[in-house]
Amino acid sequence: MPKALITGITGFAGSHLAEWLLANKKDMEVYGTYRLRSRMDHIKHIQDDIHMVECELKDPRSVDEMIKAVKPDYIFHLAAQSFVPTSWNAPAETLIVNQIGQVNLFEAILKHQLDCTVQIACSSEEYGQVYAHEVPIKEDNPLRPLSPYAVSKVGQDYLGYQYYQSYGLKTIRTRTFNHTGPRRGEAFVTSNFAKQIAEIEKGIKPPVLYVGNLQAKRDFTDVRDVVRAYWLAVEKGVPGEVYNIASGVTYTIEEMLNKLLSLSQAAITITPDPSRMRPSDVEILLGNYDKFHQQTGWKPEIPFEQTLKDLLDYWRARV
Ligand SMILES: Nc1nc2c(ncn2[C@@H]2O[C@H](COP(=O)(O)OP(=O)(O)O[C@H]3O[C@H](CO)[C@@H](O)[C@H](O)[C@@H]3O)[C@@H](O)[C@H]2O)c(=O)[nH]1
Repeated sequence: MPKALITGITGFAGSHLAEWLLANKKDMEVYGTYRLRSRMDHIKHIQDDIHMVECELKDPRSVDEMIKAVKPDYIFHLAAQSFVPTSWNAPAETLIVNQIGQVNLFEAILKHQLDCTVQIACSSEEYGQVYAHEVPIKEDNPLRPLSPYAVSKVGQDYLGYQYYQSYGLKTIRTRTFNHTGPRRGEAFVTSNFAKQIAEIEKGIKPPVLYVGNLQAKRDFTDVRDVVRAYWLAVEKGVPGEVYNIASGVTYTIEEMLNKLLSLSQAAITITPDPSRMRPSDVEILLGNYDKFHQQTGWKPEIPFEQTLKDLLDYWRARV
Protein backbone atom coordinates (compact mmCIF):
# COMPACT_ATOMS: atom_id res chain seq x y z
CA MET A 1 0.00 0.00 0.00
CA PRO A 2 1.31 3.50 -0.77
CA LYS A 3 2.16 5.60 2.28
CA ALA A 4 1.39 9.25 2.87
CA LEU A 5 3.28 11.04 5.63
CA ILE A 6 1.95 14.30 7.08
CA THR A 7 4.34 16.40 9.15
CA GLY A 8 2.20 18.49 11.47
CA ILE A 9 -0.69 16.00 11.43
CA THR A 10 -1.76 17.15 14.91
CA GLY A 11 -2.27 20.70 13.64
CA PHE A 12 -5.07 22.48 11.83
CA ALA A 13 -4.44 21.69 8.15
CA GLY A 14 -2.69 18.40 8.99
CA SER A 15 -5.67 16.95 10.81
CA HIS A 16 -8.05 17.94 8.00
CA LEU A 17 -5.72 16.41 5.41
CA ALA A 18 -5.52 13.15 7.37
CA GLU A 19 -9.33 13.02 7.49
CA TRP A 20 -9.56 13.73 3.77
CA LEU A 21 -7.06 11.01 2.86
CA LEU A 22 -8.79 8.44 5.07
CA ALA A 23 -12.14 9.24 3.46
CA ASN A 24 -11.00 9.51 -0.16
CA LYS A 25 -7.83 7.44 -0.60
CA LYS A 26 -8.73 4.13 0.96
CA ASP A 27 -5.69 2.40 -0.55
CA MET A 28 -3.32 4.77 1.28
CA GLU A 29 -1.68 4.26 4.66
CA VAL A 30 -1.62 7.55 6.55
CA TYR A 31 1.36 8.40 8.78
CA GLY A 32 1.94 11.52 10.81
CA THR A 33 4.68 13.00 12.93
CA TYR A 34 4.20 14.39 16.42
CA ARG A 35 6.37 15.82 19.16
CA LEU A 36 6.12 14.79 22.79
CA ARG A 37 4.44 18.10 23.61
CA SER A 38 2.00 17.97 20.68
CA ARG A 39 -1.67 18.20 21.62
CA MET A 40 -3.66 15.33 20.13
CA ASP A 41 -7.19 16.83 20.33
CA HIS A 42 -7.53 17.35 16.57
CA ILE A 43 -6.78 13.75 15.66
CA LYS A 44 -8.28 11.84 18.59
CA HIS A 45 -11.27 10.78 16.48
CA ILE A 46 -9.05 9.17 13.80
CA GLN A 47 -6.15 7.90 15.89
CA ASP A 48 -7.01 4.22 15.29
CA ASP A 49 -6.76 4.73 11.53
CA ILE A 50 -3.42 6.53 11.33
CA HIS A 51 0.17 5.69 12.27
CA MET A 52 1.85 8.20 14.53
CA VAL A 53 5.64 8.55 14.63
CA GLU A 54 7.48 10.74 17.10
CA CYS A 55 9.79 13.21 15.35
CA GLU A 56 11.49 16.51 16.16
CA LEU A 57 12.13 18.21 12.83
CA LYS A 58 14.88 20.38 14.32
CA ASP A 59 16.90 17.25 15.14
CA PRO A 60 18.48 15.68 12.01
CA ARG A 61 18.87 12.29 13.68
CA SER A 62 15.23 12.17 14.72
CA VAL A 63 14.13 13.05 11.15
CA ASP A 64 16.51 10.51 9.68
CA GLU A 65 15.15 7.70 11.87
CA MET A 66 11.57 8.65 11.09
CA ILE A 67 12.13 8.67 7.32
CA LYS A 68 14.05 5.39 7.49
CA ALA A 69 11.22 3.76 9.44
CA VAL A 70 8.28 5.07 7.40
CA LYS A 71 9.69 5.26 3.85
CA PRO A 72 6.76 7.35 2.57
CA ASP A 73 5.68 7.66 -1.07
CA TYR A 74 4.14 11.09 -0.46
CA ILE A 75 5.10 13.70 2.09
CA PHE A 76 2.90 16.64 3.00
CA HIS A 77 5.23 18.98 4.84
CA LEU A 78 2.82 21.05 6.91
CA ALA A 79 4.66 21.28 10.25
CA ALA A 80 5.82 24.83 10.90
CA GLN A 81 5.82 27.82 13.19
CA SER A 82 2.87 29.34 11.32
CA PHE A 83 1.78 32.41 13.32
CA VAL A 84 3.14 35.67 11.93
CA PRO A 85 3.28 37.65 15.25
CA THR A 86 5.26 34.86 16.97
CA SER A 87 7.92 35.32 14.31
CA TRP A 88 8.74 38.81 15.59
CA ASN A 89 9.12 37.54 19.15
CA ALA A 90 11.04 34.43 18.11
CA PRO A 91 12.64 35.06 14.70
CA ALA A 92 15.52 32.62 15.15
CA GLU A 93 13.25 29.80 16.32
CA THR A 94 10.89 30.47 13.38
CA LEU A 95 13.76 30.21 10.90
CA ILE A 96 15.16 27.08 12.53
CA VAL A 97 11.86 25.20 12.71
CA ASN A 98 10.69 26.18 9.24
CA GLN A 99 13.88 26.20 7.18
CA ILE A 100 16.31 23.89 9.02
CA GLY A 101 13.45 21.48 9.77
CA GLN A 102 12.80 21.23 6.06
CA VAL A 103 16.48 20.81 5.22
CA ASN A 104 16.62 17.93 7.70
CA LEU A 105 13.65 16.34 5.97
CA PHE A 106 15.15 16.76 2.49
CA GLU A 107 18.55 15.41 3.56
CA ALA A 108 16.95 12.31 5.10
CA ILE A 109 14.98 11.67 1.90
CA LEU A 110 18.17 11.93 -0.17
CA LYS A 111 20.18 9.77 2.22
CA HIS A 112 17.63 6.96 2.08
CA GLN A 113 17.17 7.41 -1.68
CA LEU A 114 13.41 7.59 -1.42
CA ASP A 115 11.48 8.14 -4.61
CA CYS A 116 8.80 10.29 -3.01
CA THR A 117 6.84 13.40 -3.88
CA VAL A 118 7.02 16.21 -1.34
CA GLN A 119 4.40 18.93 -1.05
CA ILE A 120 5.74 22.00 0.71
CA ALA A 121 3.37 24.33 2.53
CA CYS A 122 4.61 27.70 1.33
CA SER A 123 2.61 30.86 1.91
CA SER A 124 1.05 33.90 0.27
CA GLU A 125 2.83 35.89 3.02
CA GLU A 126 5.93 35.47 0.84
CA TYR A 127 4.50 38.04 -1.58
CA GLY A 128 4.42 40.55 1.30
CA GLN A 129 4.39 44.07 -0.09
CA VAL A 130 2.10 43.88 -3.09
CA TYR A 131 1.23 46.86 -5.29
CA ALA A 132 -2.24 47.66 -6.63
CA HIS A 133 -1.36 46.77 -10.21
CA GLU A 134 -0.09 43.31 -9.12
CA VAL A 135 -3.39 41.85 -7.91
CA PRO A 136 -4.66 39.20 -8.31
CA ILE A 137 -1.18 37.90 -7.53
CA LYS A 138 0.43 35.33 -9.85
CA GLU A 139 3.25 32.96 -8.95
CA ASP A 140 5.84 35.04 -10.80
CA ASN A 141 5.18 38.15 -8.70
CA PRO A 142 8.28 39.43 -6.85
CA LEU A 143 8.54 38.19 -3.26
CA ARG A 144 8.84 41.11 -0.80
CA PRO A 145 8.40 39.45 2.61
CA LEU A 146 7.37 41.69 5.53
CA SER A 147 7.91 39.41 8.55
CA PRO A 148 10.47 36.87 9.75
CA TYR A 149 7.75 34.26 9.17
CA ALA A 150 7.43 35.34 5.53
CA VAL A 151 11.20 35.20 5.10
CA SER A 152 11.22 31.69 6.58
CA LYS A 153 8.63 30.63 4.00
CA VAL A 154 10.62 32.21 1.15
CA GLY A 155 13.51 30.06 2.35
CA GLN A 156 11.38 26.91 2.40
CA ASP A 157 10.06 27.77 -1.04
CA TYR A 158 13.50 28.34 -2.60
CA LEU A 159 14.94 25.26 -0.89
CA GLY A 160 12.17 23.27 -2.55
CA TYR A 161 13.14 24.75 -5.89
CA GLN A 162 16.85 24.23 -5.30
CA TYR A 163 16.61 20.57 -4.18
CA TYR A 164 14.55 19.83 -7.28
CA GLN A 165 17.10 21.52 -9.55
CA SER A 166 20.14 20.08 -7.79
CA TYR A 167 19.02 16.54 -6.98
CA GLY A 168 15.73 15.97 -8.82
CA LEU A 169 13.85 15.75 -5.50
CA LYS A 170 10.18 15.84 -6.53
CA THR A 171 9.02 18.89 -4.63
CA ILE A 172 5.76 20.69 -5.31
CA ARG A 173 5.40 24.06 -3.68
CA THR A 174 1.96 25.33 -2.76
CA ARG A 175 1.66 29.01 -1.84
CA THR A 176 -1.54 28.89 0.13
CA PHE A 177 -3.43 32.07 0.91
CA ASN A 178 -5.27 32.44 4.23
CA HIS A 179 -7.37 29.44 5.13
CA THR A 180 -9.71 28.77 7.97
CA GLY A 181 -12.49 26.55 9.27
CA PRO A 182 -13.17 24.36 12.30
CA ARG A 183 -10.06 23.73 14.47
CA ARG A 184 -8.30 26.89 13.30
CA GLY A 185 -5.91 27.93 16.11
CA GLU A 186 -7.44 30.64 18.24
CA ALA A 187 -4.55 33.07 17.65
CA PHE A 188 -5.52 33.50 13.97
CA VAL A 189 -7.95 36.28 13.18
CA THR A 190 -11.07 34.38 12.02
CA SER A 191 -10.87 31.93 14.89
CA ASN A 192 -9.97 34.58 17.42
CA PHE A 193 -13.00 36.72 16.56
CA ALA A 194 -15.32 33.67 16.36
CA LYS A 195 -14.17 32.49 19.79
CA GLN A 196 -14.68 35.94 21.30
CA ILE A 197 -18.22 36.04 19.86
CA ALA A 198 -19.01 32.57 21.23
CA GLU A 199 -17.72 33.60 24.67
CA ILE A 200 -19.78 36.79 24.62
CA GLU A 201 -22.89 34.82 23.59
CA LYS A 202 -22.42 32.50 26.56
CA GLY A 203 -21.89 35.43 28.95
CA ILE A 204 -18.36 34.26 29.76
CA LYS A 205 -16.98 37.62 28.62
CA PRO A 206 -18.35 41.19 28.58
CA PRO A 207 -19.77 42.20 25.14
CA VAL A 208 -16.51 43.75 23.93
CA LEU A 209 -14.61 42.26 21.00
CA TYR A 210 -10.91 43.18 20.71
CA VAL A 211 -9.39 43.69 17.29
CA GLY A 212 -6.14 44.61 15.55
CA ASN A 213 -5.75 45.99 12.02
CA LEU A 214 -9.18 45.80 10.38
CA GLN A 215 -8.06 47.35 7.07
CA ALA A 216 -5.84 44.48 5.90
CA LYS A 217 -7.34 42.53 2.99
CA ARG A 218 -7.12 38.77 2.87
CA ASP A 219 -8.13 35.98 0.47
CA PHE A 220 -9.70 33.17 2.51
CA THR A 221 -10.24 29.55 1.45
CA ASP A 222 -11.90 26.82 3.51
CA VAL A 223 -9.31 24.42 4.96
CA ARG A 224 -11.30 21.48 3.57
CA ASP A 225 -10.85 22.86 0.05
CA VAL A 226 -7.17 23.50 0.79
CA VAL A 227 -6.36 19.92 1.85
CA ARG A 228 -8.09 18.59 -1.27
CA ALA A 229 -5.76 20.89 -3.20
CA TYR A 230 -2.76 19.41 -1.38
CA TRP A 231 -3.66 15.94 -2.59
CA LEU A 232 -4.17 17.17 -6.16
CA ALA A 233 -0.81 18.94 -5.94
CA VAL A 234 1.05 15.65 -5.39
CA GLU A 235 -1.19 13.69 -7.75
CA LYS A 236 -1.26 16.08 -10.70
CA GLY A 237 1.23 18.87 -9.98
CA VAL A 238 4.53 19.14 -11.85
CA PRO A 239 7.62 18.52 -9.69
CA GLY A 240 9.75 21.64 -9.26
CA GLU A 241 6.75 23.91 -9.81
CA VAL A 242 5.00 26.37 -7.50
CA TYR A 243 1.24 26.92 -7.35
CA ASN A 244 -1.02 29.48 -5.69
CA ILE A 245 -3.94 28.04 -3.72
CA ALA A 246 -6.48 30.80 -3.22
CA SER A 247 -10.13 31.74 -3.60
CA GLY A 248 -9.61 34.72 -5.90
CA VAL A 249 -11.74 36.94 -3.64
CA THR A 250 -10.52 39.38 -1.00
CA TYR A 251 -12.22 40.88 2.06
CA THR A 252 -11.01 43.43 4.56
CA ILE A 253 -10.71 41.97 8.05
CA GLU A 254 -13.56 44.36 8.96
CA GLU A 255 -15.81 42.81 6.28
CA MET A 256 -14.94 39.35 7.59
CA LEU A 257 -15.76 40.50 11.14
CA ASN A 258 -19.11 41.89 9.97
CA LYS A 259 -19.95 38.55 8.36
CA LEU A 260 -19.20 36.79 11.66
CA LEU A 261 -21.23 39.35 13.64
CA SER A 262 -24.21 38.87 11.31
CA LEU A 263 -24.30 35.21 12.41
CA SER A 264 -24.87 36.25 16.04
CA GLN A 265 -27.74 37.91 17.93
CA ALA A 266 -25.39 39.38 20.54
CA ALA A 267 -24.91 43.17 20.79
CA ILE A 268 -21.14 43.61 20.63
CA THR A 269 -18.85 46.64 20.88
CA ILE A 270 -15.67 46.57 18.78
CA THR A 271 -12.57 47.84 20.59
CA PRO A 272 -9.08 48.32 19.11
CA ASP A 273 -6.32 46.53 21.04
CA PRO A 274 -2.92 48.11 20.23
CA SER A 275 -1.10 44.90 21.24
CA ARG A 276 -2.71 43.21 18.23
CA MET A 277 -1.01 45.59 15.76
CA ARG A 278 2.11 44.35 13.92
CA PRO A 279 5.41 46.13 13.14
CA SER A 280 4.44 45.73 9.47
CA ASP A 281 1.33 44.08 8.08
CA VAL A 282 0.72 42.81 4.58
CA GLU A 283 -1.93 45.19 3.18
CA ILE A 284 -3.53 43.01 0.56
CA LEU A 285 -3.46 39.37 -0.47
CA LEU A 286 -5.59 38.36 -3.42
CA GLY A 287 -4.51 35.28 -5.30
CA ASN A 288 -4.74 34.14 -8.89
CA TYR A 289 -5.04 30.34 -8.85
CA ASP A 290 -5.37 29.81 -12.64
CA LYS A 291 -2.09 27.89 -12.89
CA PHE A 292 -3.19 25.33 -10.30
CA HIS A 293 -6.70 25.12 -11.77
CA GLN A 294 -5.33 24.45 -15.25
CA GLN A 295 -2.99 21.75 -13.95
CA THR A 296 -5.36 19.94 -11.60
CA GLY A 297 -8.93 21.16 -12.21
CA TRP A 298 -9.13 22.36 -8.56
CA LYS A 299 -11.32 25.23 -7.53
CA PRO A 300 -12.66 26.20 -4.13
CA GLU A 301 -16.16 24.89 -3.42
CA ILE A 302 -17.15 25.90 0.10
CA PRO A 303 -18.60 29.44 0.35
CA PHE A 304 -16.86 31.73 2.86
CA GLU A 305 -20.14 32.29 4.74
CA GLN A 306 -20.39 28.52 5.33
CA THR A 307 -16.78 28.37 6.54
CA LEU A 308 -17.40 31.18 9.04
CA LYS A 309 -20.63 29.57 10.26
CA ASP A 310 -18.87 26.23 10.78
CA LEU A 311 -16.05 28.00 12.62
CA LEU A 312 -18.43 29.89 14.90
CA ASP A 313 -20.39 26.70 15.62
CA TYR A 314 -17.10 24.96 16.39
CA TRP A 315 -16.37 27.56 19.09
CA ARG A 316 -19.98 27.60 20.33
CA ALA A 317 -19.59 23.89 21.08
CA ARG A 318 -16.34 24.46 22.97
CA VAL A 319 -16.46 27.59 25.12
N1 LIG B 1 -4.30 37.22 14.50
C1 LIG B 1 -5.00 38.37 14.49
N2 LIG B 1 -4.98 39.10 13.37
C2 LIG B 1 -5.72 40.25 13.35
C3 LIG B 1 -6.45 40.70 14.45
N3 LIG B 1 -7.08 41.85 14.12
C4 LIG B 1 -6.75 42.11 12.86
N4 LIG B 1 -5.91 41.15 12.38
C5 LIG B 1 -5.33 41.10 11.03
O1 LIG B 1 -5.86 39.97 10.36
C6 LIG B 1 -4.98 39.59 9.30
C7 LIG B 1 -4.83 38.08 9.30
O2 LIG B 1 -4.09 37.70 10.45
P1 LIG B 1 -3.87 36.13 10.81
O3 LIG B 1 -5.17 35.44 10.92
O4 LIG B 1 -2.98 36.12 12.01
O5 LIG B 1 -3.17 35.54 9.51
P2 LIG B 1 -1.95 36.05 8.61
O6 LIG B 1 -0.98 36.87 9.37
O7 LIG B 1 -2.54 36.66 7.37
O8 LIG B 1 -1.23 34.68 8.24
C8 LIG B 1 -1.99 33.53 7.90
O9 LIG B 1 -2.05 33.37 6.52
C9 LIG B 1 -0.81 33.07 5.88
C10 LIG B 1 -1.11 32.95 4.40
O10 LIG B 1 -1.28 34.23 3.87
C11 LIG B 1 -0.23 31.79 6.47
O11 LIG B 1 0.97 31.49 5.85
C12 LIG B 1 -0.04 31.96 7.97
O12 LIG B 1 0.46 30.75 8.53
C13 LIG B 1 -1.35 32.31 8.58
O13 LIG B 1 -2.24 31.22 8.43
C14 LIG B 1 -3.69 40.39 9.54
O14 LIG B 1 -3.69 41.49 8.66
C15 LIG B 1 -3.83 40.88 10.97
O15 LIG B 1 -3.12 42.10 11.23
C16 LIG B 1 -6.43 39.93 15.64
O16 LIG B 1 -7.05 40.26 16.67
N5 LIG B 1 -5.69 38.76 15.61
